[in-house]
Amino acid sequence: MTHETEQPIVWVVDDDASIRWVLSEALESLPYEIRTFESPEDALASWDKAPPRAVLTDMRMPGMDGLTFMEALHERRPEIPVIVMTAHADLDTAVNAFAHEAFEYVPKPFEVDEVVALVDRAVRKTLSGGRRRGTRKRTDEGGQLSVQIIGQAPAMQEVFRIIGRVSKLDVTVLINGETGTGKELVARALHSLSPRADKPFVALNTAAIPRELLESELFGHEKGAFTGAVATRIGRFEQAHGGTLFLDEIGDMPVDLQTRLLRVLNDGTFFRVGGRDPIAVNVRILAATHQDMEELVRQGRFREDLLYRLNVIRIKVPPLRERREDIPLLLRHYLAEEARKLGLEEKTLDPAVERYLSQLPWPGNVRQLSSLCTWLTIMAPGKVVHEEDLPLELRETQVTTGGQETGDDWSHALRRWAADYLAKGGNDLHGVAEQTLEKVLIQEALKASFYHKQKAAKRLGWGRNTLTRKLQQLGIE
Ligand SMILES: Nc1ncnc2c1ncn2[C@@H]1O[C@H](COP(=O)(O)OP(=O)(O)OP(=O)(O)O)[C@@H](O)[C@H]1O
Repeated sequence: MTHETEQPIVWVVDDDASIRWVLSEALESLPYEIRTFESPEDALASWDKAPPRAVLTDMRMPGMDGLTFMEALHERRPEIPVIVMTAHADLDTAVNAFAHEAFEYVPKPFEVDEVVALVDRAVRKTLSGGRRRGTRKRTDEGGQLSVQIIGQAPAMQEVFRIIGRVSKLDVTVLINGETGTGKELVARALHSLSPRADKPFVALNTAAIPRELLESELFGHEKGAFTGAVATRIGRFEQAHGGTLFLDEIGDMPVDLQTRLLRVLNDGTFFRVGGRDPIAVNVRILAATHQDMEELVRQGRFREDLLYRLNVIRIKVPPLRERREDIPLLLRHYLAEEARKLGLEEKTLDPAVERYLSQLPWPGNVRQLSSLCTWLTIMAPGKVVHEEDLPLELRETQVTTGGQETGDDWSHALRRWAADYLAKGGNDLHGVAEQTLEKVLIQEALKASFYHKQKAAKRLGWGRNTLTRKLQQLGIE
C-alpha cells in the first residue's frame, strides 16, 4: 500500500547527496511532503504513485539532464513549476532553462532560505491554478547566441539569470557597471536573444559625441536645418527601427535631450531636427551607465521620470575585482583568441603569473585584460609567459624582501598605490597614506571589538582619548 498524504508533494532531484540532505532539512519548515531522488529516472518512476506539485532539480546529472527531465515533467503535466539549480551556470544554460519554461533558475551556491521561499511560491502557484501552459511545441531552443560572455563567479551568474529571464521580453533594461566590464556585451546578448535579433542593433555612446551634435545624431536632421546640414540625414532612432538602440553612458545625456528621449519612449514618435512631420519608430531601448543614476537624479542632472522609464529591469555587471575567479578563465580565453586572430603562437601563463594577475585591481576591467593578452601574444618572447615578460606598468617594481616582515601582501599593494599616486603627479604622499592607514586600522579594530571603543583602543595599542581624537579628526562615525 502506498502511503497517501494530504500534503502537496515536492520533489528534490540532485545526484549530490549533500545537496539533497541540505534541501530536505531546509524544506522541512514548509507544510509539504519532500521527496528526494538521486536521478530524474528514479523520480519519474514514482510519478504514478504520487505526482509532485513542484520540482526542484539539478541541471547536470549523470543520466538524464535537468532540461530533458523538465520536458518529461511538462509532457505529463504542463503546469508543474520546475526550479532548476546549477553549479555550471553560463548564459546559454540560463537562457535554455527559461526557454524550457523553468519556473525559476538558481545558480549554485544558493541561499537556502531563498530556495525555500521559491519552492513555497512554486507550490502556491499551482494550488491557486497557476499559469496555463499550452502544449506548444518548443522549437525555440533559447535563440542563437552570437555573443560569448565569460564568467562563472556568482555575481556573473546573477547577470545570466536576469538575461535569461528577460530574453524573450521587449522590456527596457538599464545596465550598470564600471568601464570595460562588458555592458555593451550584455546589451548585444539581450538583443541577439530577443525577437528583434534579425533587426539592427545600433549603439550610441552619449558621452563620446559633442553635445551640439547629439540631437541630430539621435533624431537625424532635415536638409538645411542648420549650417552644414547639406542633406537630410536619418538618426540612430530611425536606423534602429524594428531593432534595438543601445544608449551607452546615458547618465551623460544633456537634460533637454532627456526630455526628448522620454517623449519618444512615451509616444513612439519624434521629429528630425528641423523637421515638421512626426516620425514613428518601434525601437527597444537598452541603456548603460557607470554612474549612480539615483545620485544624478538627486543632483538634478537626470530626469527622475526618465530613469523610471529606463529602469524597468536593472542588470549590474560586476567589476573584475569582485569576480577574481573569472580572471584566469578570461586570460586563457583572450590568449587563445588573440593568437588565433593574429595568426601567432598561443601563449600560456606561468602559474605564478596567473596568480599575480588574478590579484591586480584591473581598473579597466575586461577591456584592460584583453589588451594585455594582445600585448603578450605579440611581445612575450617564449611560449610561456613569465613575470619578467609582463609590461612594465604591471610588473612589481620592488625587490622582494624575502617576505620576512608581516603584512608583506599589503606592502606590495601599498607600493603600487604609491608609485601610481606619484606618477599621476600627486603630492603629500605621506599625509594621504597615513590618513588611509589610520582609518583602515581603526575601522578594523572597532569591528573586531564590536564597536566597543575602550576595547578597540586597546587592540590598537592606544589610549581611549587618542582613539576619540582620531575618530573626530578622520570623521569616522
Ligand atoms: N564577460 C566577458 N567575457 C568576455 N569578454 C568580455 C566580457 N566582458 C567584457 N568583455 C570584452 O571586454 C571589452 C569591453 O567590453 P564592453 O565594451 O562591453 O564594456 P563596457 O562596459 O560597455 O565598457 P564602457 O563602459 O567603457 O563602454 C569587449 O571587447 C568585450 O568583448
